[in-house]
Amino acid sequence: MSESKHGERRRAEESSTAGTEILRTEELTKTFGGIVALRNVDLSVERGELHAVIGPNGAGKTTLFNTITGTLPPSSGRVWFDGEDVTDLSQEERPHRGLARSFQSNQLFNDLTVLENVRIVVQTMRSGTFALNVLGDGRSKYREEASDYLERIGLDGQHNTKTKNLSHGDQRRLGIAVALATEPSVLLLDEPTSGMGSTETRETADMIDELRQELGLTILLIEHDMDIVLAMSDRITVLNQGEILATGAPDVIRENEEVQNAYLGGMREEL
Ligand SMILES: Nc1ncnc2c1ncn2[C@@H]1O[C@H](COP(=O)(O)OP(=O)(O)OP(=O)(O)O)[C@@H](O)[C@H]1O
Repeated sequence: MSESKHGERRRAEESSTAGTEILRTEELTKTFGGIVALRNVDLSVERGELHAVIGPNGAGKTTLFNTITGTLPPSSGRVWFDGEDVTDLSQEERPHRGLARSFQSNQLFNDLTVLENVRIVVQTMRSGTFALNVLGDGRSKYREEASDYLERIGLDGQHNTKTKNLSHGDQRRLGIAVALATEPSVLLLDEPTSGMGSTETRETADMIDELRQELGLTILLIEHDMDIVLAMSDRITVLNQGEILATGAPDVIRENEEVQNAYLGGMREEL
């Protein structure tokens, strides 16, 4: 399986600095009118770790992702990525720095094939800007690279399928492949297994684990399935009402009384 030079270099740098902080939020706050969705959130993500963000509905998980990726500006506070303050960078610029999130289905070209969706992003990233002629200019080197990403996420049999005809689960996987095509150092995954049955959930979790190991990725994950979170994570941050309640290894989080109290009912039992 081929890899771009850019990707090889980035990953070589990462393996030599594993364990150091790559992403940090500093007193990150986001309000919507009177609602405080995030309050002074200090999150620290280490290079190479799989760091899960959990919390009850409305805890602020998606808002945290949106402010880290630049989808929403924070009301106050900073976002640091790889030693640089990226708070004021646009969401289009952040993937060029190595910070990406999986694409949602409404961000994919639904009338184009699976391969073309990935190829367009490969080509756009390698050439610097998105140009309309990218749509019709599928040079083979870009198609080959796109094909590698599809193989990694198990969609290699679907190159010529129109995206709108993919199953829900395969669209989510394609969203991950498109994000991988930006060659991220840090990949944010917002509920990658939502809407999947138990077998597909397990397969997706295994695939994420493999990607992480093979590509040396750092992953920040929002996931409601507690079995997956406890099995996969190096560390877990628990958000509750916009604030960090605890951060720690799965065993520590499982035993934390405050965390258990925040998860009323079924979630409490799952923990
Ligand atoms: N665009 C918005 N406008 C107004 N309020 C918002 C907006 N986005 C989020 N909120 C509010 O901010 C709070 C945090 O929401 P957020 O979606 O970040 O939580 P979450 O932990 O991702 O929840 P869930 O698990 O249900 O997806 C909630 O009270 C939500 O209603």
